[in-house]
Amino acid sequence: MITSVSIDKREILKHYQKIAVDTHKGIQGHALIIGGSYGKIGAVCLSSKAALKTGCGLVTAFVPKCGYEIVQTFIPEVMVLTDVKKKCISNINFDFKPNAIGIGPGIGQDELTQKAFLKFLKTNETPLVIDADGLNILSQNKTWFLLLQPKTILTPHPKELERLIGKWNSEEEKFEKTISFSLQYHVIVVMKGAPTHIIDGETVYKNATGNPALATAGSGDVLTGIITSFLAQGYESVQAAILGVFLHGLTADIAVPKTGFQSFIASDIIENLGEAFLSLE
Ligand SMILES: NC(=O)C1=CN([C@@H]2O[C@H](COP(=O)(O)OP(=O)(O)OC[C@H]3O[C@@H](n4cnc5c(N)ncnc54)[C@H](OP(=O)(O)O)[C@@H]3O)[C@@H](O)[C@H]2O)[C@@H](O)CC1
Ligand SMILES: Nc1ncnc2c1ncn2[C@@H]1O[C@H](COP(=O)(O)OP(=O)(O)O)[C@@H](O)[C@H]1O
Ligand SMILES: [Mg+2]
Repeated sequence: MITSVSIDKREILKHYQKIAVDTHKGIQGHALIIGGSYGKIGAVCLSSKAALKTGCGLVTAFVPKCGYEIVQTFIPEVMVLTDVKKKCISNINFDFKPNAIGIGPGIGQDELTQKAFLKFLKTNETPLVIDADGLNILSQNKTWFLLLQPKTILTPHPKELERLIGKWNSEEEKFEKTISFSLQYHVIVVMKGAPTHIIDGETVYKNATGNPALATAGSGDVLTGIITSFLAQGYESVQAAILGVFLHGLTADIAVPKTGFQSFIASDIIENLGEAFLSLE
């Protein structure tokens, strides 16, 4: 039986964790963001910065070599690891244990990257968010769905969702297909849109925040960083997704009276996270 839940402030406050006075960066979670390719390193910059700006203690970005100076310069607080290849990721290799991983923003679909992604999925046991080209690679290799750990979070926009589950003929059918997909592979699907819905098996959460200002490049990349950050901080997968989607939308609601719809860009989501958090206190 399908359960529908509205995500509003009251629902958020049921699970929202305040920061402990004696916390330190070592226990605030270490997020790893894997992505980027030549011309799309910005996606990782945005994800990584968003992860730090949502309370994660440490953030490492894994990018192709061409991304090294870009990420270091854009956000010096983020640590950077690089692939052996210059323009795309070919072998995902890191020597620490992150608390959560976000993979896909700007990663591209090069054959080498697809192979690296498969190798990663075969061994990964860390809580995971998959977005953007990570989803597109999965859609091209549907047998890999079976490699996903339970509670993996997928964050498709409508086109990425269609590539994952196939076309639908009505809104009702879109939900039926997404729920079946979530049940079959035990994954959480963040169906991005206006509004965004989060599907966790037969439970459908409908978000109440956000507006068309979010229809701007990199807005989803920021969301990936935020959700990965909450996963790294120890939130249950579905709670990380819900809190992430709610705060992401709230930043746009807070900012629009100052920016208007048109001048709002993905970096403004990150800029307004502080006010969004304060509104929960
Ligand atoms: N600065 C950077 O480095 C940035 C890097 N980025 C990276 O680029 C990579 C490609 O990602 P992408 O999403 O741009 O391409 P893609 O998957 O082909 O989807 C585009 C098509 O999908 C559709 N569509 C989308 N939204 C929809 C909606 N709400 N409602 C309905 N339809 C919707 C729409 O299709 P149409 O309607 O035109 O048929 C549109 O043409 C990815 O790795 C990403 O991380 C970007 O994040 C940008 C900033
Ligand atoms: N009209 C809208 N109203 C509310 N939210 C929107 C609207 N358009 C886009 N969004 C949100 O913006 C984000 C766009 O994500 P995505 O398409 O992946 O962007 P990108 O790949 O450029 O980072 C999603 O969270 C989506 O819900
Ligand atoms: Mg996207």
